[in-house]
Amino acid sequence: MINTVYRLIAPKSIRADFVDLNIDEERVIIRPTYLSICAADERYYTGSRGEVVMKQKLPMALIHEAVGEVVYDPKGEYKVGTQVVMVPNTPYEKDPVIKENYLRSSKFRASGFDGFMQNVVSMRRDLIIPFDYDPSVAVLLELCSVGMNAVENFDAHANENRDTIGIWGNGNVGFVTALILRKKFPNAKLYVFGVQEHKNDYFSFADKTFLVDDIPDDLVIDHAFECVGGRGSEAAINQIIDYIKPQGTINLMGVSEKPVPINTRMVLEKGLTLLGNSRSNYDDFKKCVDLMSENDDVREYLSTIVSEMVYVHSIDDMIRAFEDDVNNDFKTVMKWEI
Ligand SMILES: NC(=O)C1=CN([C@@H]2O[C@H](COP(=O)(O)OP(=O)(O)OC[C@H]3O[C@@H](n4cnc5c(N)ncnc54)[C@H](OP(=O)(O)O)[C@@H]3O)[C@@H](O)[C@H]2O)C=CC1
Ligand SMILES: O=C(CO)[C@H](O)[C@H](O)COP(=O)(O)O
Ligand SMILES: [Zn+2]
Repeated sequence: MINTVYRLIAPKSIRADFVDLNIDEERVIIRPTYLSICAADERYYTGSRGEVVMKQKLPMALIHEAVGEVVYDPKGEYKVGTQVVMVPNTPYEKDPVIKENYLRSSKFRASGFDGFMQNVVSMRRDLIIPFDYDPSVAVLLELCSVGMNAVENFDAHANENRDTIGIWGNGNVGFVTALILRKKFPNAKLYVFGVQEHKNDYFSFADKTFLVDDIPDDLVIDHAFECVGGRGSEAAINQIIDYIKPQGTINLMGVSEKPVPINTRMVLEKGLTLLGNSRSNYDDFKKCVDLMSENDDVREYLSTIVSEMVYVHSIDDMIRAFEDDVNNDFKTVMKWEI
């Protein structure tokens, strides 16, 4: 069977490629229904990864956040039409200690190989999870899963002072991370720090929000999550170092193209722990599938961060989604009707 894969071939340029579809007993064929754009996709789309990386990775189909419907299961385990979320991290070995999303042998969709911008996707059976709620919200499961990966890492490493947790970055990653913290640590005070007031207003479940240039001098936090990335990382991490209590953890989530200069003198003096967090595995997805299933309010809150839904019938529609996304406060979702 021939499949159509929509690949980025150069910044802002997408081409339809016709390729053979991989079909065997261990794979299930999924038709994507909703796809959402991540900052990582936007960096490839705009070419901000730089020429060397672009040359290494392109042509490549973007998008690692997607849900879809089963169109063919050679084993008959899944009925046609079953709604599933697709896990983009693709492991090739098991390690007794290291999580799949950190194994150097794992491949990640829309970073190491084709993402979900395809007519149908041939998915390994062990990388799909069924769900039964609104797919236009379920499309945020990957975003939720990276928050889950980070919050569980925090839980495993942070000291027992957990009264006050600061979240720097009032965008998508900050939102889902704060929401998961709310559910897992209902008694902790959650403080969100951002640059624009109107984005802080979305965090109605947090205890307080602050603008980064108006933080009270006497404020202290036990632990912090950095959900900023890019050029804002430096200011955010150094501000966290100023406000965090000794021996707290700084949970890093933002991706930066350039090395970030940080105040290591105070990291040493305060005995801080910096924890790196990237991507997620099957278990993180499963926990989020269940979290959304069991908590109507989680789905309700997540629905508020879909800034725009673009109906996609052509490559021009895809381009419009990526162009609009740059100016959207939160997520841009594509309803995949091509
Ligand atoms: N670790 C992982 O697995 C993942 C990492 N990421 C990365 O996380 C980062 C954030 O992604 P996402 O949330 O989608 O991006 P957003 O742009 O939605 O969020 C970043 C937010 O940080 C705000 N901000 C900017 N400077 C500061 C500052 N100094 N202090 C506090 N807040 C600040 C921005 O405000 P404003 O909009 O007003 O500029 C924005 O609201 C990106 O680098 C992304 O690639 C994404 C997914 C997974
Ligand atoms: O968004 C992410 C996970 O959801 C990661 O930030 C993304 O995987 C980084 O990929 P790349 O190295 O290709 O920028
Ligand atoms: Zn992402």
